[in-house]
Amino acid sequence: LGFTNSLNGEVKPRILLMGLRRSGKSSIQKVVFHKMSPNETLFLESTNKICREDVSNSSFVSFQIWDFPGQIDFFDPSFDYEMIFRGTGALIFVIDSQDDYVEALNRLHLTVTRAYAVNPDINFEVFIHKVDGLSDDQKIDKQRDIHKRANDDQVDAGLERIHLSFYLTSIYDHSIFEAFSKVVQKLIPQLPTLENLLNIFIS
Ligand SMILES: Nc1nc2c(ncn2[C@@H]2O[C@H](COP(=O)(O)OP(=O)(O)OP(=O)(O)O)[C@@H](O)[C@H]2O)c(=O)[nH]1
Repeated sequence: LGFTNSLNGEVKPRILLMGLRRSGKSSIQKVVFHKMSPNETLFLESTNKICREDVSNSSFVSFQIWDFPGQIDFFDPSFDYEMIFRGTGALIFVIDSQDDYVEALNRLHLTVTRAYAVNPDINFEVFIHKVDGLSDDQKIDKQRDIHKRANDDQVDAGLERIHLSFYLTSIYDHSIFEAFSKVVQKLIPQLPTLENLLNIFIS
């Protein structure tokens, strides 16, 4: 159910970062978890293999991030995507909003369809990324357009029951932290309990 047991018996939700080449996956990981400054990401090399990383900020916020190389080939027999999706809690798909996103949307659709068939419990999170430089109106238009096209693709395939969540993100402001934090919060099993306790505490 998105949780993997590591050797010491700890349970860590797994988050996948996927999207086309140069969409910004490694930058997101570096800025959010390694305090890299946004300008430094200009010099990041392209990722050629899956990079796994454990994140543990506190005893109960801990998870694993897998950064994928731009294009993964679902038909490559050496790539066991079933095993990967089976142990995944959230799949973040990054779309470069400053680029033509037709191909990204095709890729999103293929990825979601494959992943859902293996594990319908995955949270599908779409980051409409690099929205710095867009006006508020342009952001809204972009989100509306991407949302509509993505949903049309799902409906055409008879898969409208798959829920996708959308976020407007940029590494140049707090939006990427906010979006990531929402993704992580959905995966923390203790959160409802913690909320209940806090509610009791303040009432
Ligand atoms: N303007 C802008 N540029 C960004 C943002 N995020 C990433 N970039 C730039 O996008 C380029 C590609 O970023 P990467 O993080 O290497 O992209 P990637 O998806 O990991 O690429 P691959 O490893 O090739 O799959 C870099 O030059 C980043 O500086 C953003 O929010 N805004």
